[in-house]
Amino acid sequence: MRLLVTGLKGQVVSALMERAADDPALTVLTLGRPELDLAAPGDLSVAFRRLEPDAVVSAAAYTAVDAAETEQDLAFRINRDGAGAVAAAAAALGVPVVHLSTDYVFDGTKATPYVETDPVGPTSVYGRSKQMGEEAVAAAAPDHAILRTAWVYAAEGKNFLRTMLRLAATRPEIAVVADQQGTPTYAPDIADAVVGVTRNLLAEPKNPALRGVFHMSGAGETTWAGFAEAIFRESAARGGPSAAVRPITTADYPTPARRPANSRLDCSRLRGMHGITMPTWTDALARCMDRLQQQGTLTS
Ligand SMILES: NC(=O)C1=CN([C@@H]2O[C@H](COP(=O)(O)OP(=O)(O)OC[C@H]3O[C@@H](n4cnc5c(N)ncnc54)[C@H](OP(=O)(O)O)[C@@H]3O)[C@@H](O)[C@H]2O)C=CC1
Ligand SMILES: Cc1cn([C@H]2C[C@H](O)[C@@H](COP(=O)(O)OP(=O)(O)O[C@H]3O[C@@H](C)C(=O)[C@@H](O)[C@H]3O)O2)c(=O)[nH]c1=O
Ligand SMILES: [Mg+2]
Repeated sequence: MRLLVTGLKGQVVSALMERAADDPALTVLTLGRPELDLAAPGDLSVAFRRLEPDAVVSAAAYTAVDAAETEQDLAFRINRDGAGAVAAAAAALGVPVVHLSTDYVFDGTKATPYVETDPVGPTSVYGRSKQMGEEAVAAAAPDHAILRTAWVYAAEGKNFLRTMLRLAATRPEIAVVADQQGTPTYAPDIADAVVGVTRNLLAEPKNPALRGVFHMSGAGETTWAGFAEAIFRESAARGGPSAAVRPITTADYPTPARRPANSRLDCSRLRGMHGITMPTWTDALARCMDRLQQQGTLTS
């Protein structure tokens, strides 16, 4: 299977490239800046056709949640218009598109995990731009799966886990919000799920049950403070940096963007339709920390 993936260095595109290196049946072709700039995409079908993909994975996005509040125009161009252009090019080639979206499309006021049919109501520019991206993808390409994931991290890249380990190197205590609930998702697990979903789409080109929106986050749930505590527990167990976590409220940690208090995603539809069960976030965290230790990059 030949997958055309947007982006070059992102967490998900990197995990897909690594997955392809281990899997002779999978080839990942990446397309990113400067050849593909989602801020000014134009018609992408010529560039896409040259790579002869079986499917397109739309993994590139503007992901700087706070910066988006002041770079609204850029966030919308990339996450709405860019995503729509990628989906339109996939449709022009007659191949399915698997598009990544986010828990931040919800307002977080629901008391239980979100299902796909719950109304969206983003509270941030990033969330709104991603919600409009979902709409643009669905309008441009009937043959699509939109996978909403959450709290993505990996051993490399810009993410909360790496931020915590960096801060712990110089601080004995870190204040972290304890009133935002959700589930961390490990990029290599996203790569596995994306490959599984894409194979299913190609195997059953006409099956509507495999298409539409799916929630795809790690199993279980925690808070950002709970995630930080687990990171430091796993790090300390491997001789890495750790710090005490002081639980605080969202009001104690003012940020430009408002984040949902409840980011939990119910992933039953992905399991029921695609037969894919995401690993628990605690298991995934242990695998990520093992990797950091093996790389020798977990130094205190
Ligand atoms: N990170 C997270 O916590 C979450 C992410 N998601 C979604 O999952 C998807 C993957 O996220 P993730 O891998 O973490 O993203 P990253 O933030 O790690 O990487 C962003 C990727 O987008 C690319 N990109 C950004 N701007 C442009 C542009 N103008 N033109 C072309 N490419 C561009 C980057 O390019 P380059 O390689 O050149 O740097 C990079 O490859 C995104 O759709 C995101 O919205 C959903 C929930 C949580
Ligand atoms: C660094 C830090 C953050 N926080 C809080 C701020 C915020 O509420 C929460 C997470 O902060 P971050 O800025 O790392 O995460 P954030 O940028 O909000 O992460 C989001 O990224 C986008 C792309 C998504 O799609 C979401 O699913 C989600 O992963 O932790 C603290 O309380 N203390 C700290 O020291
Ligand atoms: Mg291969």
